[in-house]
Amino acid sequence: MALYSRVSGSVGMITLQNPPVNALSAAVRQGIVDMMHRALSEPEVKSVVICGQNGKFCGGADIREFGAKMTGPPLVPMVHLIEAASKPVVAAIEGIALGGGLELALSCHYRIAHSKATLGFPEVALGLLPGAGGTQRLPRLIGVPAALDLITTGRHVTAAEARQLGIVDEVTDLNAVDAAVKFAQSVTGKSLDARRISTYPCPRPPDLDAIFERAMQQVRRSARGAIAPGTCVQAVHAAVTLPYAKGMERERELFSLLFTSGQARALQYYFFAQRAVSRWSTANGARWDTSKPRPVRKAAVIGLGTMGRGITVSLAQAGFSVVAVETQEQQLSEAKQAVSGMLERGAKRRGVPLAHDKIKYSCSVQAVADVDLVIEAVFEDMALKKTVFQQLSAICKPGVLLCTNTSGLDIDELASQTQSPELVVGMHFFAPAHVMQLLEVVYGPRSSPEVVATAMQMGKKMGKVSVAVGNCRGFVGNRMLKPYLEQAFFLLEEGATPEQVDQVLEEFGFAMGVFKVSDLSGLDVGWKVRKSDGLVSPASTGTSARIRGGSRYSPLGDLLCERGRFGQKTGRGWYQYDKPGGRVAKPDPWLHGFLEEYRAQHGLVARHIDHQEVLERCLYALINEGFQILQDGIAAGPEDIDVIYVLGYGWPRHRGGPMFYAGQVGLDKVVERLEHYQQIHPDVPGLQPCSLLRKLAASGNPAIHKWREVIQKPRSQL
Ligand SMILES: CCCCCCC/C=C/C(=O)SCCNC(=O)CCNC(=O)[C@H](O)C(C)(C)COP(=O)(O)OP(=O)(O)OC[C@H]1O[C@@H](n2cnc3c(N)ncnc32)[C@H](O)[C@@H]1OP(=O)(O)O
Repeated sequence: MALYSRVSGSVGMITLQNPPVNALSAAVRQGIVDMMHRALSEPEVKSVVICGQNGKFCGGADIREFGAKMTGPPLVPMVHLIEAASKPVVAAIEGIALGGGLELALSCHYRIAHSKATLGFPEVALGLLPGAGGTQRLPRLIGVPAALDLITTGRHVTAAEARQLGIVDEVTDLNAVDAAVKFAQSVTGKSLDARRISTYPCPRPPDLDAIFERAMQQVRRSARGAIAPGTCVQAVHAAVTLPYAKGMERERELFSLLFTSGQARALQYYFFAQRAVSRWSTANGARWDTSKPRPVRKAAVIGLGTMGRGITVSLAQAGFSVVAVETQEQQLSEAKQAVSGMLERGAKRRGVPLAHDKIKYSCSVQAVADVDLVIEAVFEDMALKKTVFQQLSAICKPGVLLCTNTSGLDIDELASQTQSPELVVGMHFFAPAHVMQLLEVVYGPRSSPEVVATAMQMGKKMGKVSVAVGNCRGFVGNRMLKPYLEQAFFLLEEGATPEQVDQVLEEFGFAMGVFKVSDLSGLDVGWKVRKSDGLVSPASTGTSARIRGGSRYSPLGDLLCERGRFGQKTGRGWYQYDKPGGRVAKPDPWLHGFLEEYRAQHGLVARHIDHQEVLERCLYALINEGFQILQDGIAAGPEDIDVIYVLGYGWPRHRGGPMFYAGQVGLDKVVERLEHYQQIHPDVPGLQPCSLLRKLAASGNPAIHKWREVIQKPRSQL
């Protein structure tokens, strides 16, 4: 709702009240309309100030209302009512003015912002455009190029930048509401003719066509199939080419197109999913709201390879004191240099103070004796990690949290090397660790709730989105990757090329196809794991070459590694590169010949494989594993899996995540297609729909937020 008060006798004050961000719910919109009428009708009131309760102007339309039937006054007539007012209306912007909140501010005649406020049109990230006149007013106010930038990227600007761009009239370090009241008094009685943005002509730069052409190219390059950015460009184009009223009609048409698209629903689902994962629970009943994190001031990182360096940077940038340990002198000095460079680049890019002094380097594990938490990031080898955990358990002070950055090894096995297994937890960072936003916090059967809470909180402090997952081979992300990769290999055996598979996945919206990712991360990584699992066999022909444990197995990756083709680092992998370390993947005729030879050797006849089969086999196998993970209680809900896939594995955000996507396709359809492929490939167990997926499909494809009711509730064992 909105509160009305009178300040200094002549200023009508409308205060938005809808915690936590004063979103424009039906009640708030109704309140604004009613209070505007009141302010305009009271003769003593000469001017109006609109502000938000609790230091937040407004976070925009209430996203929770998007899925429901529209009630209350619509936003567009509301902003027109404000702009048309005969008394000056001043927006007092504290905290945030985002989306519909900024549109509300743009309908006011003046805008006063606090210096710490941020402003922006983030609708594009929700699959929408600023549909309450934002696409028509902003270019009129700040010009086409700047408006295109803000609307198509959704980036937030500081009050200072907003002032520079001309979005706000004044910035204050003092109380913005008081400043707005004073300002409102000072403009009482002044003509408002020049203050109504909708009446401004839209500036028309001479190179208009080139500007829009460039903007379209830019969004096509980065959108990966998302339709909102391009639609935003079209809406701004309407502002320059049409009179205001017609531009508003065009804005409404384009908004409706986006609003009813599956992409907007997926992005809005994802918005809440990313917030929902912080309300974690574990399979044995520990929960975010009953588990208290322990204080951590000083942390240590053991092992300063690529991951350890990134983790060190993340910790230092988050303000933790860090002891960075690498036992090899040479490696230590290289790491020191690399970390310094990363910190300097980070400080330059983000304008934050340098964090060099937060880090102490050492080549002795003894240096971690007084820290509160250790993150082990040594080579991915169980024997080595066990030794490190034994050492840490002996050296560290009592009560220290011991965390491992393993990407898939058994947390419980590591915990059993220590005197306090309840203090052990996985913190699985993604490379590059100082950049990637995702952190899988992996609890073992013995990890204490406080330890999970501490790791989750540490992740948050490092600016990560932390997702709590259970302990199993590969956890959530890498476990689901296995059947996906497996299908991609099988498709090559059956006649596809890496380029074909990658193209289908990239058209779907993945940042990179599976084979390009494999070349980037190094084929040898998986090879080492398969070798230690006893899967890599010397037999190169005969049926046994393609069977392991009674199931189909493709040795293609192993064969490439045997030939030294490790991907980008060696200049050859599934693709060829101009040099070792090269980044531009080119189809490799050698690889095509190799695949032909391989098929001939194994009696496989290449067939035409269409787009649909590539997509369904790769994605549905991955999705099926996701349902198995839910069934096993490794992830608490589908949101956890979706956030992991979007943030860690390049799944297109506008498709919500694999579990959301499955729901959109229809769970019955996913089951039907998996069964179809299983009949053709009975030796691939991953194509057998798991029982939870079948159960949900049979119960009529319920909405994703209802899945948890079907998934068995964990019983508290605490
Ligand atoms: C013809 C029809 C015309 C209709 C035109 C409509 C045009 C307008 C469209 C819009 O305005 S769309 C919304 C635009 N606004 C946003 O996208 C802002 C989204 N929110 C954020 O970016 C952040 O939440 C924040 C505001 C920067 C605050 O961040 P912070 O990290 O401090 O807190 P969070 O954990 O993110 O959020 C706290 C809490 O608030 C909920 N929430 C935030 N924004 C909204 C919102 N706009 N509507 C509803 N709820 C919102 C958020 O979900 C959190 O709650 P929980 O999920 O944790 O319960």
